[in-house]
Amino acid sequence: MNSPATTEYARQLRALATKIFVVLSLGLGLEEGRLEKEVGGMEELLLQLKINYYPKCPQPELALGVEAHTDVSALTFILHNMVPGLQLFYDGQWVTAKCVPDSIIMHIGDTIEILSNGKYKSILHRGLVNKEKVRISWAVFCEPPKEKIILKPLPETVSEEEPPLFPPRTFHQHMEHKLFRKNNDTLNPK
Ligand SMILES: O=C(O)CCC(=O)C(=O)O
Ligand SMILES: [Fe+2]
Repeated sequence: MNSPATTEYARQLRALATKIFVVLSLGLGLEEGRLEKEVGGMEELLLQLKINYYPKCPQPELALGVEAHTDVSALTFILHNMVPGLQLFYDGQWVTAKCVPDSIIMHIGDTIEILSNGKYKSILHRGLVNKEKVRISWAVFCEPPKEKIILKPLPETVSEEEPPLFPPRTFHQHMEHKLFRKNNDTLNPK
């Protein structure tokens, strides 16, 4: 879909993602353009929209909405219809995200977790159905090019005390690895 509204939304999200990459780079003690460069540059960043529709359900505890997962993306932006349902696994328990008017939710995805050697966490989350109301969420996944870059911890995030936590992989390999729940050996064939 390429209506003027979606094109404008994509433009605004790209601008926001650019700023977030700056902040996250500085947070790692890197130059401000570094993470943007390491995810392959803004021109190559693919924005994928997924619409989640959660029908209302009298017994939410018996239903599966979106099962617990982490996003493979670099960043994910989420808008929703102000019905609670997004939960994050934080401090050993599921916490329901507050619905804050005029705000956008942003997740850090696996891509940034790998590049930062786990200093930024790709949070485990899930989507629950609601007892009384239909819930809709619009998730935009900002993804690096599938084959063009190798995802691995940046040298500056690695030290003797903090060895690399993730073997190198392309984004495509990372998606396959998650999809088929392969072990790390398949990412690093000897
Ligand atoms: O519905 C939500 O708020 C989250 C959905 C989600 O995590 C996803 O689509 O990856
Ligand atoms: Fe997600």
